[in-house]
Amino acid sequence: MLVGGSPARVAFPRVNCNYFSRRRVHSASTLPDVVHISKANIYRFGDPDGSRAVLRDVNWTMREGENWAVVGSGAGEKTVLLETLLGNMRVSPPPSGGIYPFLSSSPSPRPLNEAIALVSFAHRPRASGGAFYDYTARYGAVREEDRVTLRESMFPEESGLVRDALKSFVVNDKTQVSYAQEREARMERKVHFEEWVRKLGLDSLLDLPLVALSNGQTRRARIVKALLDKPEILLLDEPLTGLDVHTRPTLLSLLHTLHEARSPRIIMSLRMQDPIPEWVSHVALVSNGRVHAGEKDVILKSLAHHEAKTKEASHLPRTESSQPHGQGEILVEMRDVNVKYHERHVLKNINWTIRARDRWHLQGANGSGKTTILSVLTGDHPQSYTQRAPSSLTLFGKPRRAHATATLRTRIGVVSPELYNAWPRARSMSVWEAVATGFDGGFVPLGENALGLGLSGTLSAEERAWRERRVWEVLEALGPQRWGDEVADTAAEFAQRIFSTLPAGAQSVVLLMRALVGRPPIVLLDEVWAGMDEGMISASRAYLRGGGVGEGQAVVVISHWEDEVPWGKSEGVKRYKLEAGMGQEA
Ligand SMILES: Nc1ncnc2c1ncn2[C@@H]1O[C@H](COP(=O)(O)OP(=O)(O)OP(=O)(O)O)[C@@H](O)[C@H]1O
Repeated sequence: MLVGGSPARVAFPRVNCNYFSRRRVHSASTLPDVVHISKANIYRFGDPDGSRAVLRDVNWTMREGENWAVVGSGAGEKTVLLETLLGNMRVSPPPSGGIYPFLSSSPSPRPLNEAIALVSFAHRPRASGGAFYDYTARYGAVREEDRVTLRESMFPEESGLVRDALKSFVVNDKTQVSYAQEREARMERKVHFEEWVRKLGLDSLLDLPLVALSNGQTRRARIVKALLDKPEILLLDEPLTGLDVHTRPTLLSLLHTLHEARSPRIIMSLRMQDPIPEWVSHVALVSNGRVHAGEKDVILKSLAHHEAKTKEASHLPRTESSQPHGQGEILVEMRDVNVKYHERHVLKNINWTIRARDRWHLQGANGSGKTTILSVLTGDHPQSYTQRAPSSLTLFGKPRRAHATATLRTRIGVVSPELYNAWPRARSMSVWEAVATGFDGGFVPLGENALGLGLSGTLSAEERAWRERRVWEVLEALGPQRWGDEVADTAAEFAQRIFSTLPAGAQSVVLLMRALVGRPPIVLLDEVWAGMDEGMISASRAYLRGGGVGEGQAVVVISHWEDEVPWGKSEGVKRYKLEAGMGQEA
């Protein structure tokens, strides 16, 4: 589970380099602790139930020179610990020297919000309130407000606006000195910037608009941006999520190098299923409201029992209904499909046929075109309409332009980071309503009991009864009582919860329910497990394998981890691999 296992899970080598070599490196024993929390409970600020601790009896000391990872199965609990380190939670009793003893002994202490930075790789909702953020805008012409390039976003002070503001400066000796210092600091930033973007494979993307970057590219860019601000501690929440196999060791090696030079110190959180890099010496394991902190080997030993349980859950017996056999009808046929943005040729002559009953694992490095190919398949991409002979795109037996997008949404169930982030988080939308939008593929509850209106605008009594039954089925099969919690909502209680108030993992499960509820002919599962904890993942895997997708449905799973695909090769999973815009069955 934690180290080794699949071929992708490797131990990462130790590397030594001297970033920011001007910093003095003291002997660890003479330095104050980096983090110190002693016998404290952690509470949310403003929680109406102020007596309820989110984490209890936390005892955690991180000494200078130690390399820590925060590990846990629930995205929520790990994030609580990182939020505590950011100063966003109440620590009771507060540590006498502050959470960061090393900061208070610094000759020029910086405010906490400058000294500590967090980059979260977990999902990031972009929709505000009830509005739906249109993620498909990225595929069309880039809007004026989205034109900021990756380079400009890194150095906003060099944009025209800031330069003009500088003209009004009254120049005196003091400002000349600070201007020289500023220039030196800026040059130093540039040197590091160039090195980091090269190492993380971002150098060829610097002049692209930010919105054009893929998920993995965006995540790497956010780390570079955070490093440029030179925090004392950089907290990384799930940095391996969504990163391709080749980038993971490079990123981890860079983080190790920076941490060794304390510039900045790195504390990262990892999911249970992520490999723990070899150079991590200590682990804070967050589980069931407790933090078990100590040397890596000791903590990992205590996890052995837990690991056995996880393996058991993820190696569920095959069921007849999960094994596709025979060739189904053709649902999607791509012949020499191309997607281009000016001179950037993102998909090149793609040939791919998806049939009913198929189970596909779509693979490819960050930026290889996976999201783009899916947006062509769902008809969201404007270039899905413009394939001209010899190129063609046929969906459900007809050319793309013969389908209304609304019809395609009823026939393709989607889970993706884009959808998660764009999902409208209206205060009033219940879990039931969110799930039921899946029948018509919309984003707003419609019709009696929110069961939708169907394509004709009304539902027959029979259709309504089937829809109602299906909502209950997915709520029962994927709901909290299947997640292994001792005290969990029943399906009926969960149905009434307000979607926007659920923790991230539970929201992901609800969006999975939404994708499956209408039993669409095609199901697309892009980073489906993101944010879910182990109980949720095993419930979802069990459901998918045990009839949650029927024989006639086709499924495409997009993941950088082979073992995240719910089916194995022996169960007929095929691989379609994208490489530099070209695709082939692997
Ligand atoms: N509007 C655009 N203009 C130029 N290039 C674009 C545009 N939109 C996307 N791209 C480029 O298309 C490529 C494919 O992006 P896509 O999001 O499909 O990758 P991906 O395989 O899904 O990556 P990830 O694993 O990181 O999610 C990327 O290199 C991206 O920079």
